[in-house]
Amino acid sequence: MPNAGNNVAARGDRDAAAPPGRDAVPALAVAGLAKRYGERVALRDVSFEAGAGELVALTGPNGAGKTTLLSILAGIQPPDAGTVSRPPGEIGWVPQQPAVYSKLSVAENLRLFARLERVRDVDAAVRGMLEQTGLADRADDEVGRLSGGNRQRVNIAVGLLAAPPVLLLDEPSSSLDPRQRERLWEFIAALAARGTTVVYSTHNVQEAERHADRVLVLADGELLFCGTPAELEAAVDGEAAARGARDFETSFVRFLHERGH
Ligand SMILES: Nc1ncnc2c1ncn2[C@@H]1O[C@H](COP(=O)(O)OP(=O)(O)OP(=O)(O)O)[C@@H](O)[C@H]1O
Repeated sequence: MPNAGNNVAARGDRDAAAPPGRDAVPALAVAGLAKRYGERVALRDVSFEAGAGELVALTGPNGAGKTTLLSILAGIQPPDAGTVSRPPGEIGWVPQQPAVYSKLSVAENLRLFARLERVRDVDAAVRGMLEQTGLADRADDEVGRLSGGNRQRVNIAVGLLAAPPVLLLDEPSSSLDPRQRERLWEFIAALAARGTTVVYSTHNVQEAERHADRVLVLADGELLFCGTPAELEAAVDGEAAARGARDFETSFVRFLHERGH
């Protein structure tokens, strides 16, 4: 399959710096989450766990329930049933539509959000975030004038201001070009390597495979798969190989189809 070499290298690196505490108390435990919008079932009985420093990709077709799941974890809306092991205050949230102010500078945005989040030492938090996101030399630039990649860093910095142990990102790479994307993944991988549990959504199953310790596949609100990228490859390729399919994405669509989605 394409990028197989890269996949192995990317995962090999991450495995070398094995996420701490993966087998201890999970950093995030989700049990039996369910959500309906009127007659429409958006999530049914979704359960999974993630360890400290684990990078978790949530993938699946349009309308699968990815944003619904992340927004429940972020405390933006309540589930109809089920539990999340942490309160929203301990979970950072980077929405797909950024909430930052394009007319304010990077530092002004960070200061504003740090105050809104009631961060204790605002100046220290802003300084730390500028450094961590590599935006120190852009501190005084208006956010509206930044490249897409740097704007995305500001969004992520806002999500990280309160130093949450878990960070959620909704489609973080969707508006970025390939180079910005690679830099974003380097940044996110470094974040996870330092112990933050990162859960992100993506339409792109190959991106999920390449940049994750664990992949969750959601379709029509149902969690169809939860495992390592290698296990997903085996599950998808194993079935596809029997039919002679070569392309992973096509095979993945068949994988969903054969499960009724
Ligand atoms: N506020 C809402 N009111 C009614 N239905 C909703 C609402 N939000 C989402 N839905 C429906 O719930 C289902 C799950 O939507 P959700 O946005 O969570 O999926 P998604 O996987 O994030 O989709 P996409 O990849 O297209 O963003 C869809 O059928 C969607 O139409």
